[in-house]
Amino acid sequence: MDKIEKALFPLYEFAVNRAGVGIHAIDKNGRTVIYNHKMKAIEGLELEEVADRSIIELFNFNQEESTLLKVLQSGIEQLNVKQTYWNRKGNEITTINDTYPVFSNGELIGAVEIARDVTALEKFILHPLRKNSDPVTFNQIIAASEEMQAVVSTALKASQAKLPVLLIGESGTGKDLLAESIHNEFSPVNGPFYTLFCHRSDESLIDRLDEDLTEHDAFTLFCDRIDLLSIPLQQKLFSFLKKAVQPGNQFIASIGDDPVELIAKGALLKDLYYFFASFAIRISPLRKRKEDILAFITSYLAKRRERFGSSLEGITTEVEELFLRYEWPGNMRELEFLLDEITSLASTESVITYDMLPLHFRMKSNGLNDTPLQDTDFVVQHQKDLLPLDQYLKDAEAYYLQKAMKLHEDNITKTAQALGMSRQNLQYRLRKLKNGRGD
Ligand SMILES: Nc1ncnc2c1ncn2[C@@H]1O[C@H](COP(=O)(O)OP(=O)(O)OP(=O)(O)O)[C@@H](O)[C@H]1O
Repeated sequence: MDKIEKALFPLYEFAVNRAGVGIHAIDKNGRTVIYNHKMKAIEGLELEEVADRSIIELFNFNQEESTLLKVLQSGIEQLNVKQTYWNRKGNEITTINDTYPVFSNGELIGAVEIARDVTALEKFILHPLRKNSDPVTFNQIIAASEEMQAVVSTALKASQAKLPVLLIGESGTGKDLLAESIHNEFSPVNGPFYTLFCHRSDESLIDRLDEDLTEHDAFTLFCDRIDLLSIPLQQKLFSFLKKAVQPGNQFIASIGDDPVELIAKGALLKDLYYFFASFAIRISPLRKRKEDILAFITSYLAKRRERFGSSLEGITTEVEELFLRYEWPGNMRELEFLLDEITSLASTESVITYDMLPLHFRMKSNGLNDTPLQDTDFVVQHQKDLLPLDQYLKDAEAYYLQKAMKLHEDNITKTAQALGMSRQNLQYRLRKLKNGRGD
């Protein structure tokens, strides 16, 4: 880099990090080289998790679904591509991306993606609860597990007491569903049900609450994910709520994490927490109440048969075992999306077999039933099916790291040194291995 370019670098860096759109650039090997602050906010990742890591590892999608990799392979730009996926923290993200190949002296040197976050807008327009126009009630909630039965029973009490409710649970665990069921359980039925999608809400949206809600005698306001509002906006919301408390008005909020932790790390205003916490209802992640997985599938397939005449009645034991082992970072929403995908492609089948699972899910769940890898697993033979390259590379990485750790008697510092990587990078990769070798 010559002198002038070096002097400009801090300016470029500043501009990239202050940009209101997410920017992600990869080099020709798929390694992340630019990942700005906005992208980090959109995808919920830390910088150390991204550095020196290939894009396939970072997200739960495969090459076919990653526009960056597609553009890198084709050298052709792709504009206005919508992507919905779950990031490593289990958050569902929808972005609209413009992705460009970058050439230097006629040679392809990488690709850059500019992402606009439309998660909030997407939810607003395509809110899953509005999929069918029937009012949502407790009958629609699958509660085969004891945990979920306790949740429903507390929610019923909350609807009778008509006190503010705080729903605590990861994304996709059914908080919206519960909020609307509580509202529809009120007797006499409350006025309108409003949802404030706090996911990157702005000031004007909270101002609009004043205009839109105060004209009703009674209403239910559901503040979806208040922990995603900035603290100044939480204060603004709290001021509005204090004014709006009147007999007949019902307030429900949701958060995605433990309130004590959220308050401690400055993500949740204590006042707002106390306002809603008369009834605090914790919904466990799906991986901790696995009975609900099969119950949901049975109910989903029954509805599908009734509404669309589908012939699917169940899943094979192999798929059942896989589903019960999988962690479901996107919880029930992820399971529902997966079933939507499978059933929309099914024709006359009566059971869902492993082959009917979409490739991205098979790749994600790959490795859940593996025994430790052997060196012979990496030998290419005529009679053996070839693995997709990135799966092979992942397996090879797992094997290599395990061997390297053993060689250095599990000493992280020495192993990292020997492998020419930082301790953090090695720790991250080992953690990933421990959580399932998949992706
Ligand atoms: N116990 C359940 N029974 C039936 N359907 C469920 C259940 N839990 C979740 N769902 C379905 O899963 C999808 C996601 O649920 P919902 O939107 O209520 O999750 P959420 O916790 O509010 O997510 P977020 O925090 O991302 O807003 C919805 O389509 C919902 O109907």
